[in-house]
Amino acid sequence: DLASDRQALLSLRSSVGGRTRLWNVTQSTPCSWAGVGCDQNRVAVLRLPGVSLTGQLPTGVFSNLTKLRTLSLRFNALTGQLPSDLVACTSLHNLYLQGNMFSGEIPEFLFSLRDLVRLNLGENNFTGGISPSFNNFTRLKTLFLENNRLSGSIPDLKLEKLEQINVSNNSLNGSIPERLQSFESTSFLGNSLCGQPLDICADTSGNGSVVVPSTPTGGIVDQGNKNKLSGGAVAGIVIGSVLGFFLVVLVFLFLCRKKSSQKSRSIDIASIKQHELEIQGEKPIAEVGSGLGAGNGYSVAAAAAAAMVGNGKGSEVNVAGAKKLVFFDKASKVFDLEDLLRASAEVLGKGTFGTAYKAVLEVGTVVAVKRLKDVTISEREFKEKIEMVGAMDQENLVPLRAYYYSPDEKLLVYDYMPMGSLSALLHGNKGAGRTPLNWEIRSAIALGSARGIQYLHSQGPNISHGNIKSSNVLLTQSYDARVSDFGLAQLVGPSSSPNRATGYRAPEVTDPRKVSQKADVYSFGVLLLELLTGKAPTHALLNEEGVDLPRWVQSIVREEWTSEVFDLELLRYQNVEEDMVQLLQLGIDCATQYPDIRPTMSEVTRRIEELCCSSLREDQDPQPDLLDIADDNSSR
Ligand SMILES: Nc1ncnc2c1ncn2[C@@H]1O[C@H](COP(=O)(O)OP(=O)(O)OP(=O)(O)O)[C@@H](O)[C@H]1O
Repeated sequence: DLASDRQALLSLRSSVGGRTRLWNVTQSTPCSWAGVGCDQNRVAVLRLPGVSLTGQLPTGVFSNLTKLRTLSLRFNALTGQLPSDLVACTSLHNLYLQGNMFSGEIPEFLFSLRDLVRLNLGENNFTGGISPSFNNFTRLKTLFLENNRLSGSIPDLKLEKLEQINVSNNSLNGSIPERLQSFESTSFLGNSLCGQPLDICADTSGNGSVVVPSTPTGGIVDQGNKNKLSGGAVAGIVIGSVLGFFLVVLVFLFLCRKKSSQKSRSIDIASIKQHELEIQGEKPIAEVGSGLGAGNGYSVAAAAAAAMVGNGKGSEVNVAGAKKLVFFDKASKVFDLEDLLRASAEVLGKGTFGTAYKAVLEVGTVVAVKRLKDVTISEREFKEKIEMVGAMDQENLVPLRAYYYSPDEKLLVYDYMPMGSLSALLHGNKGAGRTPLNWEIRSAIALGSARGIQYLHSQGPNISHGNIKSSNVLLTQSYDARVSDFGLAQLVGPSSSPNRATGYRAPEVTDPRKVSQKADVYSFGVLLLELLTGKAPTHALLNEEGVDLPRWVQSIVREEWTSEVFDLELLRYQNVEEDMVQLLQLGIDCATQYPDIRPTMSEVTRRIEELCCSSLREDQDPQPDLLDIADDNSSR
């Protein structure tokens, strides 16, 4: 019953410690303790992420918490093996233990928790193999085992509901089971694995290495049988396979040529121009967010060709023939201009500097392409400046992979960020089905973007971003923040002054092209306030009151109603209110009127790092479990 649940929580606290403010036990019912959630008068949820729990989880605690559905102890410093009485938690749906120092093999008793839907054991020190018993988890949707020391091969997992898997950065070997081949390569990197979606499996035991194309049944050539084949048979097979392979390639190339020449002939330039005109009147793309669906598809070639034809010069063939895509990093040169021009594309939105497209290349690579407008500087100057942008290399910046320059067309190729912009995430899709943005995600985004800007500033005292705003903070699949659009203001001429950043622009910036690092700090401060309040700096309510976001926040804080300013979605995390208030104060400090008293970006980063959470440690990428909450909600 609840009394024994309470007792169990208290003994958990006394054995693994944690912050002293963990639970004010004068409240007799544990249901109101931070991180504890009840259902039908039993503890059903226990979430203690990043509260410095240390030592081994004791046995005898979980045998009492029999109604637990969600257990999240991620990003603590827990060690040793998992307690065996966890088996008593037969209702467990979500188990998040990532970012600790658990060790030993993944215990066999875990596999009796057959209701598990989300399991995250990533970033620990687990050893041993991945047991075939994972197949017991028939309801499993998420399986994260990355950054451990797991070895051996991946068993043939028949988890029909599986939506996410990550076993990257372990010591696994062998081929990737067929059923898992549809997942992205990032799920498997950092091991000695082969087969789709990674490189095909190679057999290196013969004379020299022979590459064996992966067959529909998958897997590596059976070592045992192969040794019994005679030299002649092996030679025959090799020659046969090589000839066959070339034949297939020839037929494929022939078909591709035919198809692409048909495709480029069928471009309907008029409809593209029409489409471009239509999107000109569109609302800020930030609000559209990921809602850009199918149906907008047309090719980048078409767009480029439209520009060329419109100018009465050249043709698509000319574009491809005369110039090349210039890559900054040779290793990332996995496609060329022709591939890009053939890609199917959809409009992501129009910004200050041009239109952004999502382009899906025929090989499946997805990139974001920006067509710059109003570039008035010379080619030499453009190249000099763009080389500087391309050389910026930091994990919190959206990497610029390549560019294309011709008198009529300037294209920039970036990594595509699948989760869209922070702006879309905060302000788009407010209805049902929206994923709540919890504190962990928001604070990680704050830190990530601060680090990106700090890196830019570290490149020189005169280097600044100039256009910090939530639509220029993009998110990776795992909601890591990446700052985009840096260095572009210098590329375009005076004709297109980025005037759209209303609400983010520091008061001293009267000419929008005259930016400074302190002005970036101001914009970043506004972004922090936006992140915490959930209000866009251009919010109608604020405009009605005739104030900007920093002044609105300040007025509320002065009245000591601080908790009123926070986004409602954040208020369910009451145990972190202190941290939230501190981040709010940092936002206010950054967005102060006088540039001289604003902190520097490195100070800002340091303050966010100090502020909270072991989950934000320098050496650990946060892995927010968004689904943690989504799943709870859906099961109520
Ligand atoms: N690399 C990318 N990956 C995914 N989406 C992107 C990428 N770059 C841009 N976008 C999307 O395209 C939209 C338009 O981007 P763009 O940068 O052209 O304009 P903006 O950010 O709205 O304004 P500004 O040009 O002033 O920065 C953005 O809202 C963003 O969501």
